[in-house]
Amino acid sequence: MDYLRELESKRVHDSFDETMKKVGRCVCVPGPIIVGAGPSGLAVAACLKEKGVPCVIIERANCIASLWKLKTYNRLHLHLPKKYCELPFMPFPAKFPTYPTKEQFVEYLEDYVKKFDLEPQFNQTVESANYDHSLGLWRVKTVGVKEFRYSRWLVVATGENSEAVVPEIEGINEFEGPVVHTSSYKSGETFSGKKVLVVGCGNSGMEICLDLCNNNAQPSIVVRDTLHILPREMLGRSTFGVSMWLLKLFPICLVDRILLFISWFILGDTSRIGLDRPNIGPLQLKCTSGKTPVLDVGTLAKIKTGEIKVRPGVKRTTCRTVEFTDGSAEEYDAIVLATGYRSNVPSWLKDKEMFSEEDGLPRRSFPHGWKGEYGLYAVGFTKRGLLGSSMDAKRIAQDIEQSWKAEVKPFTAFTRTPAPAS
Ligand SMILES: Cc1cc2nc3c(=O)[nH]c(=O)nc-3n(C[C@H](O)[C@H](O)[C@H](O)COP(=O)(O)OP(=O)(O)OC[C@H]3O[C@@H](n4cnc5c(N)ncnc54)[C@H](O)[C@@H]3O)c2cc1C
Ligand SMILES: NC(=O)C1=CN([C@@H]2O[C@H](COP(=O)(O)OP(=O)(O)OC[C@H]3O[C@@H](n4cnc5c(N)ncnc54)[C@H](OP(=O)(O)O)[C@@H]3O)[C@@H](O)[C@H]2O)C=CC1
Ligand SMILES: O=C(O)C(=O)Cc1c[nH]c2ccccc12
Repeated sequence: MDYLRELESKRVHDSFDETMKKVGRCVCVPGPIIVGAGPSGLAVAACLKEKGVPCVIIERANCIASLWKLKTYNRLHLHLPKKYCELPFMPFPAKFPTYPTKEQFVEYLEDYVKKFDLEPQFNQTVESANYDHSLGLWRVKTVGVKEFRYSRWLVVATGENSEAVVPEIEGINEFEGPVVHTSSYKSGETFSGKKVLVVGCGNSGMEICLDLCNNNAQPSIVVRDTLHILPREMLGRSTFGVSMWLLKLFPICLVDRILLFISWFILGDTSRIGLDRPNIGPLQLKCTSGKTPVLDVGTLAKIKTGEIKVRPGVKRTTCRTVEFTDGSAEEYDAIVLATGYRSNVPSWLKDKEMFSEEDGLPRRSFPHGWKGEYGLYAVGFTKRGLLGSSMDAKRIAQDIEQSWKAEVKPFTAFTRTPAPAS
C-alpha cells in the first residue's frame, strides 16, 4: 500500500517537474482561479470572501468591469431597474435613480471591490486553461508570462460579450467612411450632420440611433429579421418587473400575450413601421433563444416621425453606397456595426466538455449551466443579465466552500522554480 502511495506521489512529482522544465515556474493557488473581473467574477469573489475562501482574479484589461468602462457608449443606463441588477450582499445606494447611469453602475462596482477588499490581477490575458488529470488541478497560463498557475477550481467569468461580432460584408473594405463597432462608439457628436447606417437592431443599435438623432445625424437602421420591441415601462412600472410579477401568476405564453397587448396599446402596431414581430412571444423567445427584447427608450417615436429610417439587410457596400437585399441602394457617410458580441471561452479553455465550441456558452441550459466537472464553473452565461450572474455566483461559492472545507488543504500557496541545470 505504502509502495503504491509512493509510486503515485512520484508520478505527480515527475509530472510537476516535467511541466517546470517546459515553462519555468509553477504557482499553486490556494483557492479558486477566477478568469474575468467583470460583475460576474467580482460577485463570485465576494461570495467566496464571505465564506472565508481565498481566490485569485485574473483580468485582461487594466481595470474592473472593462465592458462597462471601456466598451460602452456614453448615454448608457441600466435598462432594468437597479433592484434587478444588484450583486450579492450589496444593494445600490438609495440616492441612485431607478435606472443608474453607466458611471453610477461603475461607481457601485468600485465600491463593491472596496467593500470586499478584492484585488484582481490586471493586464493578464488567460491564453489557455486545461485540467491536468495526473495532478487533479486546473492549469492556467497567461500571455507573456512564463508561469503556470494551478488550482483545484477554475471559475470562468469572461462573459457573454467578451468579443465584438463583426460580420463579413462584401465590399466593406472599400467603404470610404468610418466603420465602427458599437464597442468603440461613444457618442453621436462625432457624426453630427452625417448620414449613418446602423447595422443591427438589438438594444445597442436602437439606442445608438436615438443618440445619433439627438446629435443631428441622420441614422438608418438595418432590420433584417423580426424583433420584439417593448416599452421600458408599462402601467407605471418597469416592463421587466411587470413580467416577473405576471410570471408568478400565469404561464409564460399568457404573460407574453398580456405584454404584447399592453405594448400594442402603448407603442401601436410596430409592423406598420417595418418592425414585424416573431411568431413566438418575447419572454418565450428570451427563454428559448436568449434573444433579449428591445426595451424602447424613445427610438420608436423617432422611427414613426421618419427621423430614423428602417432598412432591410445589407447585400454589399462600395466606396460610399450600401446596397440592400431588396435591391435598393443609398449613400452613407459612416457605418455603425451594432451586430452584438460573443463569448471567447473556446479560444482559451482547452477542455471542451462544458462549453459549446459554437457559441462559447455552457452546453447545459439554465439553471444547470453553472457547474462542470472537476471543479470547473461558469458565471454570467445565463442570458439573464446581472440577475443571472448573482444567482450563479451564490451557487458557485456555496459549492466551492463545501469542497474547500471537505478537503485537507494540501495546496497552501507555494511556488516552485526549476533547479538550476547542473
Ligand atoms: C451595452 C450593454 C448593456 C448591458 N446592460 C445590462 C443591464 O442593464 N442589465 C443587465 O442585467 N445586464 C446588462 N448587460 C448584460 C451584461 O452582460 C452584464 O451587464 C455584465 O457586464 C456581465 O458581466 P460579466 O462579468 O459576466 O461579463 P463582462 O462584464 O463582459 O466581464 C468579463 C471580463 O472578463 C475579461 N476577460 C475576457 N477574456 C479574458 C481572458 N482571456 N483573460 C482574462 N480576462 C478576460 C474581460 O476583459 C472583462 O472584464 C449589458 C450588456 C451590454 C453589452
Ligand atoms: N442597458 C441597456 O440599455 C443596454 C443593454 N444591452 C444588452 O447588451 C447585449 C448586447 O446587445 P447588442 O449589442 O444590441 O447585441 P444583440 O446581439 O442583442 O443584437 C445584435 C443585432 O445585430 C443583428 N445583426 C447581427 N449581424 C447582422 C448582420 N450581418 N446584418 C444585419 N443585422 C445583423 C442581429 O440581428 P438578428 O437577430 O437578425 O441576428 C441583432 O438584431 C444584450 O444583452 C442587450 O440587451 C445593449 C445595449 C443597451
Ligand atoms: O440586458 C440584458 O441583456 C439582459 O439580459 C437583461 C435581461 C434579462 N432578462 C430580460 C428580459 C427582458 C429584457 C432584458 C432582460
